[in-house]
Amino acid sequence: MENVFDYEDIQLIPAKCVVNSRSECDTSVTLGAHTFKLPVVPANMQTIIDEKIALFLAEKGYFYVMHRFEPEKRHAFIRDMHEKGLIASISVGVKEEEYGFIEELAADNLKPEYITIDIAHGHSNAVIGMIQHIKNHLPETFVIAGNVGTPEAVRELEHAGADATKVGIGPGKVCITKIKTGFGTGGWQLAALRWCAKAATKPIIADGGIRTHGDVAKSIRFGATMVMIGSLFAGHEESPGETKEVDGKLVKEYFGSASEFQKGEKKNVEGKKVYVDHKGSLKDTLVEMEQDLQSAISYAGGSKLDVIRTVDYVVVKNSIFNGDRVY
Ligand SMILES: NC(=O)C1=CN([C@@H]2O[C@H](COP(=O)(O)OP(=O)(O)OC[C@H]3O[C@@H](n4cnc5c(N)ncnc54)[C@H](OP(=O)(O)O)[C@@H]3O)[C@@H](O)[C@H]2O)C=CC1
Ligand SMILES: Nc1nc2c(ncn2[C@@H]2O[C@H](COP(=O)(O)O)[C@@H](O)[C@H]2O)c(=O)[nH]1
Repeated sequence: MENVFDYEDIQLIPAKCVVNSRSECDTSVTLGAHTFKLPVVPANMQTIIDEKIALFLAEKGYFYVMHRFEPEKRHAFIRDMHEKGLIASISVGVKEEEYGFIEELAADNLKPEYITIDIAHGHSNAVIGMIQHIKNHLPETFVIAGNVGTPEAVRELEHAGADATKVGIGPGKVCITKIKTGFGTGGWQLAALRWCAKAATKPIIADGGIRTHGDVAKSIRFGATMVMIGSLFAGHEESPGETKEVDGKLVKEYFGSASEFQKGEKKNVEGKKVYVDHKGSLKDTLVEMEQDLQSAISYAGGSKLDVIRTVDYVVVKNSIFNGDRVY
């Protein structure tokens, strides 16, 4: 791979504005059979989403993916969402019991609209087997498979039947995969996204490493249909997890799904726990994200999200912050 770069190394180049107000710009995106308000989805992690947040997001027209760390609740969750006329979007792993779970859903005629296969190293026979199993038993369900970081992986998972692939091995804020194993897309996630997107024939979800709202637009430019974000959604009033006061300031926990804290044991740990500043309401962050993306669309010279996909860009190598803090 030549010329790798990451989010902070890139600036998109403005084109002539065609709207009179940013409010005219439409940030909606279609994934599978549904259209959502934003091309952004909170990470399927236990300190980022719970049933209450999932319900809020679904009711307001945002995409969501429920985590898989309380597997016994998934049946009731799907049923509850469907009773409310909302989409059900859940996560699964690849262990033996997950095969049985998919069969039970089919037997009970409980068909989630979206299933995300949530595995660290998604380019594997285990994930290919699970894609095929879901497609056999729940053929109408939209399957998102990941995580991967190469074009070969994208092609293989698409070929196995995945409807979308999730790209990002190790760029996450609470990830230590890159440090503990030496592998991943950490530090060049945006270039890896471009590399994978060139091979993809179906949507890609860019996962991890988003640190500013502008990074959402950059992900779209480099081939993402949707962006999964953990850290920017951590620490809200509504976020699950412990809140505490440190030096008179409120902070909230954010831990990795492969952290010792999540696993309850020190085995194959590839994640850590951090405390992030308390950020106020999730609703306000979503509104700000939408406004920032509307503004990005206007700078791209159009009124729809797709216009961002073709804007010019320059590589500015680590200089866009100019020594400033983000906020
Ligand atoms: N996006 C990312 O960069 C990363 C994300 N994560 C997150 O952490 C969580 C836990 O992930 P994961 O450990 O995959 O899930 P699980 O702990 O559920 O493991 C799933 C299965 O895959 C096997 N497995 C896991 N990693 C490997 C590997 N490198 N090689 C061969 N087999 C493997 C496990 O066996 P065994 O444990 O015996 O090896 C287990 O049977 C997920 O939510 C995932 O998204 C974790 C790391 C990186
Ligand atoms: N290597 C690890 N990656 C993890 C772990 N838990 C979650 N994740 C990934 O991070 C993103 C969120 O990244 P962020 O930069 O937006 O905070 C998430 O969607 C997972 O793909 C982990 O324990 N280890």
